[in-house]
Amino acid sequence: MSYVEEILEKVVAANPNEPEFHQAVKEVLESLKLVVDANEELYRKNGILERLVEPERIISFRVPWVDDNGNVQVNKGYRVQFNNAIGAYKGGLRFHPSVNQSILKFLGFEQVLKNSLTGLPMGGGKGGSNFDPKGKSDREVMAFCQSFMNELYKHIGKDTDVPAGDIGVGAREVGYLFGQYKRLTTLFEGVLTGKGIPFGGSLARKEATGYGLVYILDDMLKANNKELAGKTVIVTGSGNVAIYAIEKAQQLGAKVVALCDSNGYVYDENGIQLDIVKDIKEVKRQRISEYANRVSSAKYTQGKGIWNIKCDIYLPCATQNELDLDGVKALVANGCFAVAEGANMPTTLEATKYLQENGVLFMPGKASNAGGVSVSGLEQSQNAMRLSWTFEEVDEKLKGIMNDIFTKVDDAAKRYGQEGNYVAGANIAGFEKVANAMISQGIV
Ligand SMILES: NC(=O)C1=CN([C@@H]2O[C@H](COP(=O)(O)OP(=O)(O)OC[C@H]3O[C@@H](n4cnc5c(N)ncnc54)[C@H](O)[C@@H]3O)[C@@H](O)[C@H]2O)C=CC1
Ligand SMILES: O=C(O)CCC(=O)C(=O)O
Repeated sequence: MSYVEEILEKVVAANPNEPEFHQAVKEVLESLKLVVDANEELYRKNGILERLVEPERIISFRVPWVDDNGNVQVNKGYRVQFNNAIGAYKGGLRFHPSVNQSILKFLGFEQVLKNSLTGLPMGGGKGGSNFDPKGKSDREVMAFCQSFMNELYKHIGKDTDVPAGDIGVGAREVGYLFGQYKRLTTLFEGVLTGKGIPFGGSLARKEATGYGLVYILDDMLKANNKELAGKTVIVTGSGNVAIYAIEKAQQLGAKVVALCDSNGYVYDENGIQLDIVKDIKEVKRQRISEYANRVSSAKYTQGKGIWNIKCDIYLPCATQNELDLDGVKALVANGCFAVAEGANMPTTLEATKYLQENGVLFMPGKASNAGGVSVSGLEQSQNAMRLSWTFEEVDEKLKGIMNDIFTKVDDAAKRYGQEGNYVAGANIAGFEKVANAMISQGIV
């Protein structure tokens, strides 16, 4: 049995009931096979794969809070500190009812390799809670965030672990978390990223994941003699990543015709009006069905099936495993030629394989959504220097980082005879740096 097969078996046996974690590890390890085989003795001697798939630490805790009716509510809270070989743990917090250890381990594992690709000194971690901010008052969200931080503050710090946002955690939540951290520790430091601009947040962090996705999409298209301008695009989700992916795609001349939330999807043949989406989602926190009430050319459909709309480019920006085999079959049948993941692991393993086998250009999330954590890294730099760069400066650096990621991913795939396989390229390039750092630091 090969080293990779051996570890895959062990991961499944040692981590029962963690299907998302198994999936993420399988995707990575299978595409690392060529690299691992070529360096097997060194990696085995250093236990690299065994250590890569085991989080350094998982903190799990109770989060009690009081709702607006005076009732005590209790949620589960977690922080998975996965790997700090190349820098302090870094990665978002997710507040969503589906959150469990499997999901946070898959996200933390992906984050290690993603952060490596950015070229910035960041290790990987992830955290969150099964708390659902949807439908909660601002006071309830604040009470929850303060209680969450009452435990989390013991484990984080600007040089140890720096959380940020993810699903259900945006500027409002990061603000409440930061306020409580400061109150508990008396430290005003860059312990969280995605902060509000008046208290150490970076300009362009809000836009970074979506913009970065479109920058690397553009690189991938150009490298394959295609262009974004004039193309029809579907973006899934309607949260932070989706909104700013739509904004940049529209700026670069694409027509975005559909987006969704977990209840259903909206199709607007005239092109999505982003100012209306922003008002619905960022200001009023309503469902996306509201868009069809406000725009007469739009049609809302309850449930799944957004992939049945004809498009050239599909950008899944909602959540894990949202795009399955049925979805990609519909996309391919309708002539879609590129998919770039804004979300983390939105495409199932079978669906990814189908896209690649059918010649669809495919950029995996750990490369294509790395813009968010990259600007988080830049926020840390600005906080450390106690200064703020302009929007244009940060955006320019973001673009440079995404261009570099594309080059690294493309080169790594070519080095191992996998030209055009950006899944392999991203996994190899991300892994090599982390593995080398782990070897240099000894068995820790
Ligand atoms: N915010 C960030 O900077 C980054 C986020 N990501 C990933 O991007 C994805 C989206 O995150 P955000 O936009 O930040 O979250 P968000 O909370 O702002 O938005 C999430 C969106 O996805 C939709 N959604 C959730 N579950 C869904 C489902 N089952 N079907 C359809 N739609 C669904 C929600 O309705 C919402 O519109 C996640 O996978 C996250 O891990 C990745 C890198 C950075
Ligand atoms: O900005 C960050 O630190 C984390 C972003 C994130 O959670 C992700 O890349 O999935």
